[in-house]
Amino acid sequence: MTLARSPILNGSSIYLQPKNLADYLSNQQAYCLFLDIDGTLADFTLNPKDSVISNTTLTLLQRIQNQGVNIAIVTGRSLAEAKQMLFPIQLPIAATHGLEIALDDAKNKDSDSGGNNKNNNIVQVDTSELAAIREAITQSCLLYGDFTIEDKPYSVALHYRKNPALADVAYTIMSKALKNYSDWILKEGKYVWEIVPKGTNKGTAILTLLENMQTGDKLCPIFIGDDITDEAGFAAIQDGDSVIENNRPADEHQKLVKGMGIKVGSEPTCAHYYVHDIQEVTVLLDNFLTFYQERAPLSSGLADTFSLPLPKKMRPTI
Ligand SMILES: O=P(O)(O)OC[C@H]1O[C@H](O[C@H]2O[C@H](CO)[C@@H](O)[C@H](O)[C@H]2O)[C@H](O)[C@@H](O)[C@@H]1O
Repeated sequence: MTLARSPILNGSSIYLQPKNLADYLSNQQAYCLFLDIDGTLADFTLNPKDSVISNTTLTLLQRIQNQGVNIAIVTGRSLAEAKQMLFPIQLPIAATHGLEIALDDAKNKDSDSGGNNKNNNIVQVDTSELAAIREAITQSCLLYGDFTIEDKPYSVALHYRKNPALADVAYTIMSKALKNYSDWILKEGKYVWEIVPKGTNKGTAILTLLENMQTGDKLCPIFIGDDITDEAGFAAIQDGDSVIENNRPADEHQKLVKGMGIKVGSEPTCAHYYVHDIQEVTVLLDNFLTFYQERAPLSSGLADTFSLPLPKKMRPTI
């Protein structure tokens, strides 16, 4: 039997049967979860304002957190929107692609005295430049009815999901709006182009959050995401890429990688693993919860390296 592989991927991602996630985890290792929102925890909608994270998923996140597992959100959404979508759960959040970071209050030594999460803006944002960029985009969109402009406190996004044929027009409008502003870059997402300040991405965001989570045992990060912007996150936690080889015999190797990247969807990715859709993410999270519920508490000091074993049982292609 062989591990399932998608023929349309870059040849190295392994399909992870979501109900078998526990086979890839070690009882001797402490894990932490980094989760993207749109396309991972929330299904896509035409208007970003209509997106929700289901109660089932929110409950799962809460139950995983109750097991003592560190979970953080890494999203392109603004901090305010991410908090609203996660309510009533409170988690550390890296928002606007890593630009806004709200650390876990309990662990944040610099937390303000009001008991609120300390919010860090990682880079300086020139709000007058942002206003000018927004205005240029708004003017260029006047001729078109199918665009949605999403204003965020520190970025602006142009969505063309309502009419995918406008992809090139959207790119042209955004490139033009960006032309005179060297401190800003264009980020591509699913049916969206977004102008954001230079200087952060999901990879840097995850490493910042991870550093804040670390206490005793080394944590092995698992990052689940679906979009182009998530690739920087996968790369950041998968330093040991070259160690991973095709179809090794079970139990023969312990892959010494820093973490586990799981892509949602079958587009090209640098993530080592993938699942098909957000329904499978729910199953993954459920399986992760069961793994934590069933295993004995970690003895301190056992996990002094990051280690992700290959699954004990090889799974057939589905
Ligand atoms: O990093 P994420 O949490 O995945 O956020 C990325 C972007 O997600 C949102 O846009 C996407 O979802 C919308 C709602 O389903 C959809 O209409 C759009 O086509 C998608 O690109 C959000 O609106 C953006 O601000 C985020 O950057």
